[in-house]
Amino acid sequence: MVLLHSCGVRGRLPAYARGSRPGPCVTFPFVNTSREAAGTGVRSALERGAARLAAAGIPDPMVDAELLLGHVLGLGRGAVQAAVVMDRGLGDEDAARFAGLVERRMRREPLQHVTGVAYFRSLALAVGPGVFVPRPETELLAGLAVDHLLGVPGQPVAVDLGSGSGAIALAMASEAPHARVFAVEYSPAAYPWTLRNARAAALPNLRTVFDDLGRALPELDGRVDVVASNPPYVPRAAVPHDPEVRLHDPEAALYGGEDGLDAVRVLAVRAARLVRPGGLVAIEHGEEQSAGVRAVLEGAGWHAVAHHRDLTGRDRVTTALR
Ligand SMILES: C[S@@+](CC[C@H](N)C(=O)[O-])C[C@H]1O[C@@H](n2cnc3c(N)ncnc32)[C@H](O)[C@@H]1O
Repeated sequence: MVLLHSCGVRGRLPAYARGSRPGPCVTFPFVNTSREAAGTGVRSALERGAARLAAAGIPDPMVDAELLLGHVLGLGRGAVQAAVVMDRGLGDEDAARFAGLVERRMRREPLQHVTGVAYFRSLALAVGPGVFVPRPETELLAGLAVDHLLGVPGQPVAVDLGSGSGAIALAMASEAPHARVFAVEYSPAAYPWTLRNARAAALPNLRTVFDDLGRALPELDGRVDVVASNPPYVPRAAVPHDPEVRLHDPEAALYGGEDGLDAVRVLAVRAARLVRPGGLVAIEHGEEQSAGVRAVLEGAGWHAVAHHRDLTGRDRVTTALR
């Protein structure tokens, strides 16, 4: 194996690939540096992979191809692009592994299931069958919860109801290390992922709880500063179009009854019991549900209801104060 260092042992990366910040010397492992010796190159493998993904209807085929090849090579996407620029070779074993991952993705298995990892804020979370793949829009919800916790002195308490991979809970526990955080999940298929990610993070301020969000943690009633939740909120009849979601995200993570708000109704009441006066509830929902969520929260006695937009300008999170 040849090790290629970005700091110049075997040549220098182009400026755009290095970035403007000085960083540590990064090692790029490539089985072969010669395209001829390997029989194929990174560039041609990517082009072939992206063409197959495009034919299977994958929306951003080159992005997925780069991420899948990066997964095989242990490289980030930028380093894969640098390897294309340098016209690097690809060993037969890596080429075969890449082709296998492309096959899986062609069958519309979610990219994150194929690689086994989902990135969320600063976290790399293990995901797979049985657990909801955390989405970028939920980073907004986690950010609102973290910001609130950072404004609370002492040792605030936060609860993530319906934790799945643990994305929101781990973000709160790692970004607000002075807080005590509880991750609640009741699905027997999802909870092992909550546990696995919590154990891997080894955060002393995080606890996982296997229980229903409608009754979890009664010992914390009136003592919680933030309840954050991305509950199932898809209306029963609104079956998602994308096969990645329809076939691979668990039903318990998606569907929230006829209008999608069944879980919101339960958690608005449960959170009102958990949260101390002045505390916050933050709930993710669909872009057309903000009025419905507001009505549910106000009906449960919450005040100062506010809607928050995602990067595309859609109301996706509603907060309220106790
Ligand atoms: C949309 S997923 C969100 C997962 C994770 N919080 C995230 O944002 O990626 C909803 C989660 O709530 C869980 N859930 C649904 N109903 C629940 C209940 N009654 N009690 C506890 N968890 C529940 C599901 O199993 C699923 O993991």
